[in-house]
Amino acid sequence: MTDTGEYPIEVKGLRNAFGEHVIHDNLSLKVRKGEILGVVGGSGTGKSVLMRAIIGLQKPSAGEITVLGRDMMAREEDDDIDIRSRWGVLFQGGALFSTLTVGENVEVPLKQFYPEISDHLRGEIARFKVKLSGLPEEAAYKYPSELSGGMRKRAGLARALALDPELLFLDEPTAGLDPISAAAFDSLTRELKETLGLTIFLITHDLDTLYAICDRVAVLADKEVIACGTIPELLALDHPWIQEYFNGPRGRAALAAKDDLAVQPEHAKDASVENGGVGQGTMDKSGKAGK
Ligand SMILES: Nc1ncnc2c1ncn2[C@@H]1O[C@H](COP(=O)(O)OP(=O)(O)OP(=O)(O)O)[C@@H](O)[C@H]1O
Repeated sequence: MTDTGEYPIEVKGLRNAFGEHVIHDNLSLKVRKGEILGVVGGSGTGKSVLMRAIIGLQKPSAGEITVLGRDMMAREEDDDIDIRSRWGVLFQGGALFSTLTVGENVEVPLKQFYPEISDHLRGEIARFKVKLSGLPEEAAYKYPSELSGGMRKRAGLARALALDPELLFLDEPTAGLDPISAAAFDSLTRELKETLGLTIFLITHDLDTLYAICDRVAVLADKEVIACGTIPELLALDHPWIQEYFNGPRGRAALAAKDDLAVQPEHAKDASVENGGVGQGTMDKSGKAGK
């Protein structure tokens, strides 16, 4: 297995455009090993496009993307198979096959990447992943339409974990969940990160999620990552969008809720100390992330 160093995901000078519509221009970002990196930004700032570019579903027009030590811009077909088995993705909406049971959904990547595994063992692994995602084992035999929204998210997570990935990509995992289910999903995410040693790239609009489980947060605006750091580090910047986002009524409520629960991600503390209060690279007062 390739040594992925300190940063399993590195993006430099990225440009993504659809025709004349430029989504990212000179965007850079580094994701640290073992962290949950929250990715925020207004609607349409290109969070999902960034995730798709990192996992090779969107071809950038310029820049460098290195994932687990592999140059994603110059990869060969054969590399694809190996690298894609080392991450799991929970797409917005779950993206489960509606005609397959939950267990069969989890078996899809197993069949694709490990066709030699027997049917029996594949079924066992799928049921284990279903349970790991906090669902009862019986859920493996149900169709997505028979599950609640929260259970469907967990089923999508089970599929994302099918291949024991090192990286997990979560695109708005708590969107559409009631606050209790969302908090339970957050706890599960953090627990999985800690027990499985995952590095997690988490796109979210959910301020509670950011406060409760993210070690650092990357802010997308103006076609790039304008800042990346712990929430206290971001709050020290005077960028208007960041101030409005974290210091607006919802941000303050999320902070109060977090203080009530006294939840503090271990990495947030470590990261602050380790970096002398600065997240990734350096940031000037305007919030610009160092490249
Ligand atoms: N396949 C595509 N073809 C053309 N434009 C696209 C395509 N995919 C995304 N876009 C455009 O790229 C921009 C960024 O989309 P993206 O889905 O990444 O935003 P986002 O930040 O994830 O938004 P949201 O928070 O609303 O989910 C949008 O303007 C979108 O219309």
